[in-house]
Amino acid sequence: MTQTQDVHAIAAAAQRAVLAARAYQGATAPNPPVGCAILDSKGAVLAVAAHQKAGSAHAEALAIAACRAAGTYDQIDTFVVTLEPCNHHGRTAPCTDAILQTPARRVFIGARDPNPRVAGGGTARLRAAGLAVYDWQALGMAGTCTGIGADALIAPFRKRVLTGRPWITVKQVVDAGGSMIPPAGRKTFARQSSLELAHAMRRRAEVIVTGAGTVLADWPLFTVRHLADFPDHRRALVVLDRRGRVPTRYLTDAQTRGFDARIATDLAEALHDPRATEVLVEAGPILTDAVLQSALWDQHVLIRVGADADTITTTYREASHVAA
Ligand SMILES: NC(=O)C1=CN([C@@H]2O[C@H](COP(=O)(O)OP(=O)(O)OC[C@H]3O[C@@H](n4cnc5c(N)ncnc54)[C@H](OP(=O)(O)O)[C@@H]3O)[C@@H](O)[C@H]2O)C=CC1
Ligand SMILES: Nc1c(N[C@@H]2O[C@H](COP(=O)(O)O)[C@@H](O)[C@H]2O)[nH]c(=O)[nH]c1=O
Repeated sequence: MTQTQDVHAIAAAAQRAVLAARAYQGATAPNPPVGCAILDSKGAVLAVAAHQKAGSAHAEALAIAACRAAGTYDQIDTFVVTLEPCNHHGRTAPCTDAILQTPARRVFIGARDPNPRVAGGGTARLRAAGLAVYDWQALGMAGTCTGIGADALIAPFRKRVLTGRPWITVKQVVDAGGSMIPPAGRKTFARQSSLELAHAMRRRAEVIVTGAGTVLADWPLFTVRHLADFPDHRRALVVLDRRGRVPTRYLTDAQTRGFDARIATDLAEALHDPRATEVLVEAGPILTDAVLQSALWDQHVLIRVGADADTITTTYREASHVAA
């Protein structure tokens, strides 16, 4: 294999690892989503796996198990992991130990683990044992081939670990004229692909924050309907309603849909749920503008519904939160 072929094989594996992890964004909280691909010495993919739920097997362990099951364990050469492998005994054994038991020669890592219990320790342990450990960013591969980089994948986890606060995403759908108000008699106007994106954002969030105006206009369900939902996922719904206009029945209805629903009057308190990793603001123009004008948000996803296609623009309030 030439060096170019090798880099392409790693890049393709990195993309598959990121995509595998993305499928479980939100489901793994309070753990980060993590994906892992294992290659043989010719660059062929032997296994791809993702961490699915806190307390269950990590991505590396699942991928190694898949190689064992397929009879390819002895061919393991390269690990491509979205996050630095853990080096501590948490609810599962250290992934560094599992990797070191395999015949692997090298490990490619998408993002350093911000968890103070790991933070460089996993890489150091692998290197001390003689493995070559590389950073995707250093190879210039992060943005080029993964669509969403490994750093963006763990941005919510990083923020919660480093600040104790959740990652706050504001979703805003506008029509061609910039209005957020749907046509009379309708709650949404985005096309199917954008609704799937919007519902993927709902699925990830442990807390949805909305305003009294939206509740009174739409009586929104806030359920995940355009794609499969995660089981056993914490779901809270917080309505900002200073004037007490929202009927109690809205909260009891939401509770029957599985939400821990409540009214809040303070915006910062509603957004900074210490138990959450990801919070989604899904509100009308008044509250959306108020949040975007504050310093409380991290990511703004603007879905502009055009005549032929929807345009999606993602902005980060602080670019340093997510490396390119
Ligand atoms: N296109 C889209 O993405 C979306 C569109 N919508 C649409 O938006 C419309 C409703 O819009 P709107 O009335 O603006 O609804 P909002 O959901 O923005 O609710 C606004 C209300 O939130 C309350 N509120 C509480 N705290 C605050 C605060 N700190 N800052 C600002 N507001 C606060 C205010 O009521 P009070 O003073 O009583 O506290 C305010 O009137 C509906 O037609 C709905 O379909 C809704 C969601 C998404
Ligand atoms: N208009 C608009 C959205 N608006 C949001 O969707 C809510 C309705 O949700 P539900 O009751 O679960 O169907 C509505 O009250 C508002 O919060 N969402 C979108 O994905 N696309 C759209 O075009």
